[in-house]
Amino acid sequence: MKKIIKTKHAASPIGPYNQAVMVNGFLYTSGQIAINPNTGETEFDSIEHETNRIMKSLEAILSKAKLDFSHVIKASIFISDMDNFTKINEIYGSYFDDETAPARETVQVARLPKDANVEISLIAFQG
Ligand SMILES: CC(=[NH2+])C(=O)[O-]
Repeated sequence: MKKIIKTKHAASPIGPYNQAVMVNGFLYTSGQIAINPNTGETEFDSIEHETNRIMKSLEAILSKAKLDFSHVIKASIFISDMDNFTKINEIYGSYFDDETAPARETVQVARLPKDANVEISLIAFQG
């Protein structure tokens, strides 16, 4: 059965989608960009801050589903400039234990919603 996950501690969707959907113990998050959930404003001050803002939103979504980063099995990272790869890795990596970090792909794309520099989505498993 499909359950919609919503939290006010992560950015509201900016289109026709939900923050996350849970199905059969799997949580699928939408791609998160750096929007402050309290103000609705984008936070693109630095790539480090942007990545951290995203991870905080993802943490809030996981938490709403009674999960945490240890449950994440797959991540997708979309970036506007591969030159930011190292800086994004540093922030992203601080949320995971190296030994149990999820599978992942990182791709550079031509453009992201709101002209963000990074967007991250996750798949987590409850089991
Ligand atoms: C930001 C996002 N997830 C979207 O689909 O526009």
